[in-house]
Parts: sequence; C-alpha cells; structure tokens
Amino acid sequence: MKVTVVGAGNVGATCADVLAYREIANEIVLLDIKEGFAEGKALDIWQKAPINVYDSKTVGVTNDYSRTAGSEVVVITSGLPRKPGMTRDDLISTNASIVQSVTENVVKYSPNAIIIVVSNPLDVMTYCAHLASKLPRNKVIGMAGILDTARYRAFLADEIGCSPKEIQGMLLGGHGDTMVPLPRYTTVGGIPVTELVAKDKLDAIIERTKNGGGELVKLMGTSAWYAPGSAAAQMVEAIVKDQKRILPVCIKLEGEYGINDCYLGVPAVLGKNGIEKVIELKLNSEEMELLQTSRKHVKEVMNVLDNMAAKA
Ligand SMILES: NC(=O)C1=CN([C@@H]2O[C@H](COP(=O)(O)OP(=O)(O)OC[C@H]3O[C@@H](n4cnc5c(N)ncnc54)[C@H](O)[C@@H]3O)[C@@H](O)[C@H]2O)C=CC1
Ligand SMILES: O=C([O-])CC(=O)C(=O)O
Repeated sequence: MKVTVVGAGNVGATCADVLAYREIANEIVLLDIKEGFAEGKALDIWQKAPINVYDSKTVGVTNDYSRTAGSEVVVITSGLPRKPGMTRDDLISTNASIVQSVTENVVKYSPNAIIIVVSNPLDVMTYCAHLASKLPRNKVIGMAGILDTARYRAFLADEIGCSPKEIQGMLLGGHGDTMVPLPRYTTVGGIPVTELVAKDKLDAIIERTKNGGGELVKLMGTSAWYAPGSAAAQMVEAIVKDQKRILPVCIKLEGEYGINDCYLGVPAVLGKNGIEKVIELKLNSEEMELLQTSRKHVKEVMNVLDNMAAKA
C-alpha cells in the first residue's frame, strides 16, 4: 500500500505523520520542491517509529516523481497558505500553477491513483486537479468538509460539555464563508442538537465554524495543519481500507442537488473507488438557498481559473 503526499509543509508533513503512526499505508512518499525538506521531515517521522511503535515507512524526495510511481492515493498539499488579511481565493494565481504541474507529474507515474486535493482555494483547486489529471470525478476529491464539520463538532462539544465523539454533523457547500452547516442533520448521542443547544448559541457556533480557518490564521499568522492533515489522512484511510465511510467531501456535482458542473462539498460514500456514491439530502428551502449562494461563489472562482487558463 503506497501513498504519496505532495508538499512537506505543515499540512503535508502532518498528514504523512498520521498515515505512518496509524499504519494507514505501509509506504509513504513525501515530496517537496524544496531541496532536502521532505527528506528531513520523512526521516524525523521514521525516527518516531520506535517511540510510537509503528513500522510504516516514510520516505522523503525532492521533486523526483519517479519515486512516487504506483501510488494508490496521492494527497496534494503543495501551495501557499494564506496570511492574515487574505482570503483563500487570493491564493488562486500562485496555487493553480502549482496544483496543475504537480497533478500532471502525479498522473504520469501513478495513472490509477485517487487524488485528494488540500491546497486552497479548495473547491477550485480540486477542479484544477480534475482538469490537469483528466481523471473521472470519483477519483479527484477535495478535503474540506471533514475539517469544517470537525470544527463544528469541537465547538458543540465545548458548548454542551460532552465528548466530541458523541457529535455527528453534516455540512454542505464550498470551503469558505458560504459553507452550509446543517443543524437539522446534527445529533449528540442520537439526540437532535436543537434539543440541547439554544438557537442563539447554535447560530454563534455556525458563524464561528464558517470563520474557523480565518480564526486560526489570525492567531498563528499562517493556516491550520493538525486537523487538516488528520482529515486528509482519514480520507486516505477510507479509500485504502475500502471503509465505505460517509464523509463530507468536495466533488464535481453532476445534477445532484439540482447543480451541474460545480465543485462543492456534499456527503458521499468513500471506498476503494474513491467516491462511490453521492448522497442527496432532502433540503428545505432555506438550506437550498444557502447552498445556491455557495455554488454561485465557487462558480465565480472557477470562472477565474477558466479565464486564467484561456489567457495562458
Ligand atoms: N482544504 C483545507 O481545508 C485546507 C487547506 N490548506 C491549504 O493547504 C496548502 C498547504 O498549507 P501548509 O502546509 O500550511 O503550507 P506550507 O507552506 O507549510 O507547505 C506547503 C509546501 O508546499 C511546497 N511546494 C510549493 N510548491 C511546490 C511544488 N511545485 N511541488 C512540490 N511542493 C511544493 C512548499 O515548498 C511547502 O513546503 C495551502 O494552500 C493551504 O491554504 C490548509 C489547511 C486546510
Ligand atoms: O483557512 C485557511 O486558509 C486554511 C483552511 O482552509 C482552513 O484551515 O480551513
């Protein structure tokens, strides 16, 4: 079982670390463009193996894609993170060319791989990887919903004073301020969340979730990595172990929710074929309106990418 992680920065190295210590893959290739950087991170992760007791091997390489050949899953985390004052969309011009060239190299050596995109702006970088890879939609998947729901669940656990394990939640839409958390589909130990949390408190948690990435950028001067790296690793695990987990992921919609040709987060079954089924929830009119607002925003940024490609 071979998995490649491109980008050995904060998110990529965290993802490789989780893949290794949880023994999700037995060979992990960590690749970066910076000379020696991935080699150093991989060596550090390997030296943790005797302490944390695992034998999955992480290998670091500098831009040598031949070493990634035959990967079953490739996680793309290469690209700039945002700084305070920036939106994720501000990253498009730098990150689109990085994601495009990385994807082309990935598919050259691992034509059968399933690609998980993490780089921002997430929904549009997933579209970019889809265009560059020419792979079917079930094999090019964006990571955002697991992270966003994890933030939502963590905030709810604090509010209720319970374990985050008890909280199940779902969230739709783009990875940005227009994401659509769904209280109607949120339960705490099987109890509807609305029975346990007052409306004003729930509204405040939803707002905090929407700005969850920005809150961390403001605190740290760069974006988050522990939860994002773990979320990407959870997607890898669902695929390589064919777990058929139902997780919120970014995928190209082809008619689901009445939306066509737009990358958005929706619940889906994740297994050995990547996305095995998109789950269509029955939304009420308010939820549908919020999803349409999110679609409109993501579509505008997808158009920016199309215009950049037309000018290139
Ligand atoms: N989808 C999501 O929910 C999340 C997305 N992100 C995004 O993930 C990306 C990575 O974030 P961090 O790891 O914090 O950044 P980072 O700066 O720590 O790491 C990025 C790495 O990519 C490498 N890189 C740049 N160009 C490359 C290329 N052509 N080939 C190979 N490697 C290359 C850099 O050398 C660097 O080591 C950012 O775009 C960030 O916005 C971050 C958190 C959550
Ligand atoms: O906020 C950012 O720029 C990184 C990200 O996507 C997140 O942490 O949700």
